[in-house]
Amino acid sequence: MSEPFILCEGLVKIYQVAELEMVALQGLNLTIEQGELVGIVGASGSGKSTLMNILGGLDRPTAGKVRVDGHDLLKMPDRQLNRYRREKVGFVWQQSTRNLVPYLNAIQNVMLPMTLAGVTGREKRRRAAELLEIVGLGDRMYHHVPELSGGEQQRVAIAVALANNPTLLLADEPTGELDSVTAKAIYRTFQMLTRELGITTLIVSHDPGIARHVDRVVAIRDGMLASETIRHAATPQPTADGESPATEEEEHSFAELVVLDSAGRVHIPQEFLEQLNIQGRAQLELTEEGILIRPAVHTRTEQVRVDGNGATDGVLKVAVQEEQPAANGKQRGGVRRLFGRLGRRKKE
Ligand SMILES: Nc1ncnc2c1ncn2[C@@H]1O[C@H](COP(=O)(O)OP(=O)(O)OP(=O)(O)O)[C@@H](O)[C@H]1O
Repeated sequence: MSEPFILCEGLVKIYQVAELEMVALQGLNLTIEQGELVGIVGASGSGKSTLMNILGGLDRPTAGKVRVDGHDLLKMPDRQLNRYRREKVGFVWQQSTRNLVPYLNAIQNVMLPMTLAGVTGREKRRRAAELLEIVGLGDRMYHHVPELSGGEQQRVAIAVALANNPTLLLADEPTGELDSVTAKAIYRTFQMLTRELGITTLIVSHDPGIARHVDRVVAIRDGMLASETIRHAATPQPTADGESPATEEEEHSFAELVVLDSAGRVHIPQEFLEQLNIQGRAQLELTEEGILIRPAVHTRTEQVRVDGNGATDGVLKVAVQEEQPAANGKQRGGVRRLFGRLGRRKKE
């Protein structure tokens, strides 16, 4: 089996801030195939930008494996990593000020990375014009950045990111400052690029509706891959009057799947653990429905006074099993006396 386009195995990133260590990624596993359009979601601070910076060659991981299109980004020497970033990766950021030079017009912005890469002459202008046509801005080439709308600026930014013909496009919140209609148009541009040019695209987003616009959404929680939502194109069901369904949403179904790593580990959402008061250990049960994870049963030893017929009076040690109370205060299952007599002290 050939290696996926992006392969992260046990990826760890630790930032050192003064005396403190900040673990941003703690053993992340991820595979992405060439030409996939993938959304990356997760709470603030979960590690999304850290992952993007590593995949884009802007930062190095602390440990683990990270390979993109056969390049080992952990072991690659600095000079090679700089080349990888310039030649293989295109970036689109949320703020247009980070993407574009405001006093240049659209086509000059797209030509700029080519100039830096040493492309000269007519070829540079031809390719820049072609890219602006591809993103639907053929009629805005000579507009300066402030003369373009937010959506148009992001489309110029996508053309800039494509200038040096990258194989990987990384977009960090590219629709964060856009209204929903404009955001949809930007997603359509990404879809077209992956379909027509075969570019692998990763989009970091806080948009809960991103699953409708990408092939797959991966959710990062606490620096680990937690779940994946896969979009299936459903066969459109005709309405009662024989019409096709009206909205995009009706044509897709979504499946959210928990991710298992190669050792069979899964990441259980913190809120589930808190709700069931599961800490440290849990009981695992194989049922007909699947695998059940329950709060662990605690065992403590209790001494029970036994009044017998004189000779058998004494103290019994009994092991008592009790489930932890749920976070809502309800006791599940109560107390069960489990084992028999563990020890008996004879009456003197
Ligand atoms: N350069 C850095 N130095 C120290 N800590 C950092 C650095 N960059 C990120 N972190 C920490 O690493 C963790 C992950 O940060 P990251 O920016 O990857 O999260 P994120 O999911 O992109 O968040 P957001 O959605 O808010 O952008 C955070 O706790 C953050 O404070």
